[in-house]
Amino acid sequence: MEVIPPERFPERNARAFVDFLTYCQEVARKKKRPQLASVCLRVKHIDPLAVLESIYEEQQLHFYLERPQDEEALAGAEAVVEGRFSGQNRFTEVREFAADISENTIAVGDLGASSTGPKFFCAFTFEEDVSSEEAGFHPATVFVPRWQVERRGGAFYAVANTLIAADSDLNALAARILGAHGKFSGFSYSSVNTGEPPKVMKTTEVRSKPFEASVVEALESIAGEDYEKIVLSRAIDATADKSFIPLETVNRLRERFPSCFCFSINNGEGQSFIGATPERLVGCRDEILETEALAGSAKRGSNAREDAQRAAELLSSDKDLREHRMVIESIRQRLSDLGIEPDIADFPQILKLANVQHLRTPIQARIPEGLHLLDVAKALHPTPAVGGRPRAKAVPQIASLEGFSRGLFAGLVGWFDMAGQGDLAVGIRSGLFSGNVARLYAGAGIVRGSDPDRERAETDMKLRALEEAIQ
Ligand SMILES: C=C(O[C@H]1C=CC=C(C(=O)O)[C@@H]1O)C(=O)O
Repeated sequence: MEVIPPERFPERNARAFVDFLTYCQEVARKKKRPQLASVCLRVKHIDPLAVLESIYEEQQLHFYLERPQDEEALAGAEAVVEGRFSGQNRFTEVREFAADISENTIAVGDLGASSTGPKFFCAFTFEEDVSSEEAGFHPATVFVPRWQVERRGGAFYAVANTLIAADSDLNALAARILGAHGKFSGFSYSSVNTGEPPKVMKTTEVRSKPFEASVVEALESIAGEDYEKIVLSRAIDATADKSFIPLETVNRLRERFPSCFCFSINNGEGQSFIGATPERLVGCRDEILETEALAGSAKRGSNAREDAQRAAELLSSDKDLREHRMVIESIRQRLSDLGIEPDIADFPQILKLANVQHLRTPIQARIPEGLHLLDVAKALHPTPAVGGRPRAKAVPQIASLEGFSRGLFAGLVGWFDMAGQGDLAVGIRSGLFSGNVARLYAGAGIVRGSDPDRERAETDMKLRALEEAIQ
């Protein structure tokens, strides 16, 4: 990406934008291909989720991700460039697609702070090959939005992206960029009342056999040493009396789960995948890579003593610690295969969410030169926190034990910028919304010593948070 220094375009008026676009057009002519022109301007306080809600159109791709406790949020919609990929090379193909766009991007504006400017939004389904009819999404989706708003701590930005070809009408495009920035710098949120919230009329479990029977079958395979761990999930279809409003559900989730990555991605055909996940597969900032092992769960207590007691039991539960260590070992091995020796905390911590507490071990490393966030994602996905161990033995058994396609559940949702910084969250505690049907998912890790009833109770507890947020 070429960044134009602000002193070359000190003004923010139509004339300056036309000059910038004229430069982009000259480059487009020279290189004989369109250039992505990106204008990033600092704006006043803005809430990316509320902006998205205000201008939401179900026939447009959109993306939103926020971890409220970090005071970082971003949203964008309408693809300027987009790619869809499938198969085992999907991560590499997304990386190559993005590298090609980055080489043909010219950005201007308030780009001083780390990670401001145009971004790629992306989502990867759990399975590398799944039909988009079944999953709602392709195995890999990546796009750069036409507009993007962003919060980074106390600063807020609006980014307008447009493609400039040799014959583009620059005056019209400059007016459009100016208009978009004018709109975001004094944004007026829609005040349309969405009326009574939808009411869930029925819920149906989506599976071919009872969850407990699948757990028993998995325990037999574990006893027979076919594999050590497998994560099995449930899906339930909640049908309402009218269409769900997924972005309102996301808002409820972000209020309740401020330490989670809250997200929404719309496929441009009226289906949205949303959720609030505590798990980050990989984040990259300033050459530091962050990942984590998250596995092992317990209920929250109803008072401080009971809560602490449950945390203490979780920290000394042989079954949960084994389940957790398998995730650490797998991540360590896969990072080491990439030439990365990570710093892994000696002991798991307790991560407390509103409805559940988990064992969590933070993992950090310096990212070697030339290695992209997507290379790390390709190596790590799926970790045994959502797949199994050994991966090659356990993961192929998941589909038949669960009886449905996971789609984006336990897949990845996130963003990366043109310098390779970004975040990919694991799409758990989530649901796929299509009109008045919401398919909600929750899973649990099965190892030797797992009890089918307790695993069901764990998935019930995880599902309840979503069921409460949808209506
Ligand atoms: C697969 C899920 O959770 C994973 C992440 C944290 C704890 C887990 C567990 O204790 O089983 C799971 O491995 C889910 O919530 O759907």
